[in-house]
Amino acid sequence: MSDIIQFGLLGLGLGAIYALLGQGVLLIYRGSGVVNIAHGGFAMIGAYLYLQFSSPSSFNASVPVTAGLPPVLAFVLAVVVTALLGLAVDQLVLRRMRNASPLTRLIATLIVLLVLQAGAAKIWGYAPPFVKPILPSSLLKIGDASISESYFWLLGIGIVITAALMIVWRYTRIGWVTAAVSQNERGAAALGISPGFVSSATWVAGTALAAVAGILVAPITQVSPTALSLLIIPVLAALVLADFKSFPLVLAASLFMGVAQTILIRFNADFKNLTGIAAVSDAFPLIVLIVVLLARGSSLPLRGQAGERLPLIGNGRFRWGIVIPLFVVVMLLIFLVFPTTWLSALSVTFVVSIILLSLVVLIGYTGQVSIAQYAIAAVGGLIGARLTVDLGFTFIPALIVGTLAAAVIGLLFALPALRTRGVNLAVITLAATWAVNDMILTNSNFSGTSAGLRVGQASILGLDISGSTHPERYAAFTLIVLVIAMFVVTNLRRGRLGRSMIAVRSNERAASASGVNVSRTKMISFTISGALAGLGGILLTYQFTTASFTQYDTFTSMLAVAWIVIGGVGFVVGAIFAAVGAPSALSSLIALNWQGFVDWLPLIAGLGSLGAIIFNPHGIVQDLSVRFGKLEKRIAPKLPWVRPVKRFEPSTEAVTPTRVEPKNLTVTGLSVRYGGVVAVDSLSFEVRPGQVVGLIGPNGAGKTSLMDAVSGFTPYSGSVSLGDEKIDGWAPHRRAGHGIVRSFQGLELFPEMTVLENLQVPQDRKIGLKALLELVRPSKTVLDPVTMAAVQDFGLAPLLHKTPDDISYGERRLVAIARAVAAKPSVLLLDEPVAGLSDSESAEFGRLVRRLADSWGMAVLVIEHDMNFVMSICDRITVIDFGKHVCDGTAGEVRENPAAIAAYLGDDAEENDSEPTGATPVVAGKGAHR
Ligand SMILES: Nc1ncnc2c1ncn2[C@@H]1O[C@H](COP(=O)(O)OP(=O)(O)OP(=O)(O)O)[C@@H](O)[C@H]1O
Repeated sequence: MSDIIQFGLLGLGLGAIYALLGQGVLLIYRGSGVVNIAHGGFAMIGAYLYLQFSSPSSFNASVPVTAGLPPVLAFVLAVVVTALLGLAVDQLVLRRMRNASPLTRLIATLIVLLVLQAGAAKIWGYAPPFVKPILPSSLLKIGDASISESYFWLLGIGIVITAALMIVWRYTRIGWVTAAVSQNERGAAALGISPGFVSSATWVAGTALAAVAGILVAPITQVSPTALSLLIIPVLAALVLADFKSFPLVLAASLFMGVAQTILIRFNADFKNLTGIAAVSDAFPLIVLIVVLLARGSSLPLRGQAGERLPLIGNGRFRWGIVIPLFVVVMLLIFLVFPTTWLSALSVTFVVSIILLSLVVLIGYTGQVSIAQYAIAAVGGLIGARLTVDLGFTFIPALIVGTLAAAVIGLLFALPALRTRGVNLAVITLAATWAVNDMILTNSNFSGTSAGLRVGQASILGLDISGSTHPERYAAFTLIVLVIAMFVVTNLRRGRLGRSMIAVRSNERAASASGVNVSRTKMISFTISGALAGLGGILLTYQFTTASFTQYDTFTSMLAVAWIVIGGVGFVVGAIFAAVGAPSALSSLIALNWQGFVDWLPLIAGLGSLGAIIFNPHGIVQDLSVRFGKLEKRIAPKLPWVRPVKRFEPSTEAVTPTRVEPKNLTVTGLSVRYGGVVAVDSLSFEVRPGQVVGLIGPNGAGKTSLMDAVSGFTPYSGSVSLGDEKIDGWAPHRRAGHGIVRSFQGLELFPEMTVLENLQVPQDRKIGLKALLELVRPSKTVLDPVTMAAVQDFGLAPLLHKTPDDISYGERRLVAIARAVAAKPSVLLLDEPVAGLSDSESAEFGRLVRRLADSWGMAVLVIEHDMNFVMSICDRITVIDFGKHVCDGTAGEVRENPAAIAAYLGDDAEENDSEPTGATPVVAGKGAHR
């Protein structure tokens, strides 16, 4: 028992360290919106600087700065220099990336961490120096337990700093100003507050706090370039537990994390004896993150959360005309020219490219940021190796089983992604990588002694292809596998699976409304990506006769994400560019030829990566592909073996709109509540096939909430039926599949896809065997008759190969409706379809909506503030206010209704009477089943 008390007390000290770091991360997050993964790196720099300034000059004679200063002066100087470094990172890196996606900014901090580590290693080396305790550290006896006084000092300092931050936050101008910026940057800017200044101030204060933490904990944790960096994982778990909300909550959550983790450390050895799994305490942050984020998360983002832009993606064309000649040339070089060292580096480059292709699928295509792909690759490799060592599997069976096992592990990683996304998902996968590394990969029970596992020589049908004996054969084999993997990933991009993935990445709500099963799509993406990572992991494992699993540490996993983002995470070729920088890959050849350069390499690579991500957040390949595209246009026609790309051209023969399956929409006693707000209060109505019903009411009346409920985006009470079927509890994509489809106020087109691809998404929603076959044999583009009729009816043929950014606002509105129509809805829900259009455009739009009801037989429910539009096209109109039914009737009846006039129409009704606009009034009830 006394040892548990002792571990618990030690945990308070560890928790205080987490709190000191966590408060800095929270400050920076509030002031700049950036989750600073590099925070532990700043703590490390602070500790080194303190040692540099305070220790005798023997500490590091190569650094020409004052040494041997009094401790207090050294402390202040170290904190100030670290804070200036923080300011520089804000000014030179993050300020320039204001418009980049949060993911790209997160990765920028990752690269900053790598630069700080590389810089520290260059200046101070890797050997941890002796650090004299700063805080009093005599042993105190508490009951049977004895514990160093320094832990209580740390706790006290943690509490004092938290209290100070709270006071500044609540009672000073700088606190209010930061709070204002953190809640609404634009609003704060409009009030004359400079978000740039606030961001810099919080970076200075946050990194100063990191330095304080680093200096205080250095005697406990040791100092080395990598020592403090990974503390960010439990710190982020504490911040997530505290919901990034307040300084006292962060303190409480940090203390909880520290105590729980330290008590778990007490049981590490027992657990290892029992299960073989080591360092179970390192899984604690992961468990906290999973439990908290899954409990809090939602399967679809809320209104207003969607729509963040990620790095650009390529068009997925596999250029045979380039790949085949290049393949032949590289094969000739492999067998005839390259020396062994080159061949080995080449094999690693090809294999790492395959692992990085898994990130192209996951981050590039699907927008799911996973830092765990290297860990999955390693586990795949380890499974293959154990199959060989324990069960005598030869290379190819081990390759197949290991790849499948990694696919399953990939699928497991999809589970958190079903309920959380973005930076949160990145943090979960980071914690998972750390846990997998400490518990399994570096655990000799599984991965063998330091000598590694002996897997023997890789061979295919008796032909020895081992990298140890025949490096040229192994390089050729890995090249063939890489080309196949690239072919599959490009096909994926162009096929229906890829379109669903890109739809999910670009806007989960809109994807779901188009009938895409978001959860299933994510699971498929994680599975394919796991398989690719596992395939790469096994190829690395079997390159030589002995495999070691130490090279997959958490930093390499982070680095892999950084490389691919710099290479171009949306591009298949980006994976190859990125792989060149991996350890033992082609860049390592530099080490052989320029020894003097090697020490500088990590730092130069880190700074180069920072430059690359600042100046092109879409990756090096994006820029190259634009240039290459222009060159290709000029040269390709002159090359006899390059066939011109055939673009899809829609049929010019008139397609008559097929009438959709007629189904009534019946809403009964529907209510929507957000906490205490009743947005929709027991509404009932019906929309029949061929009928256009308008839903009007003042701002905040509950119209969009009603549409969210009917389309499955918001929980509600009451009931919704489609035809004879009750659809309550159905997810949006299932409702869409059964014929109830909506458009959005903000259009929510998929910007990375062409208009054609946008229209294909709803018709792709059935993903079966055909979708998998497309991975090896892409199918031709076809538009089903309904989509084709929409293209003709809406005049979209000239726009099909343009992206939404390249067409006018009015055209985008047409595409949004056409995309909804392409899902063949029996019931179409339109949310403010003519907002922002001119009178003549909305009149034209009105005629089109009317055609959808009259000629296509759809039941249309339309929300709109433009009364000319509503009055001219609707068969019936329902007026609501404060979520309650006010009245309903035909346009004429509603116009005259005093309750409608009082609630919403006001003078507009009279204006509408006296001043008809360009809209062509359609006889209400035409074609309606009333
Ligand atoms: N996610 C939410 N959480 C809390 N309250 C919400 C949420 N979404 C909407 N509300 C509130 O519910 C009420 C109805 O909002 P809703 O957006 O449905 O109205 P609306 O009629 O569509 O308005 P508008 O015409 O401006 O689009 C408003 O008071 C709004 O503030």
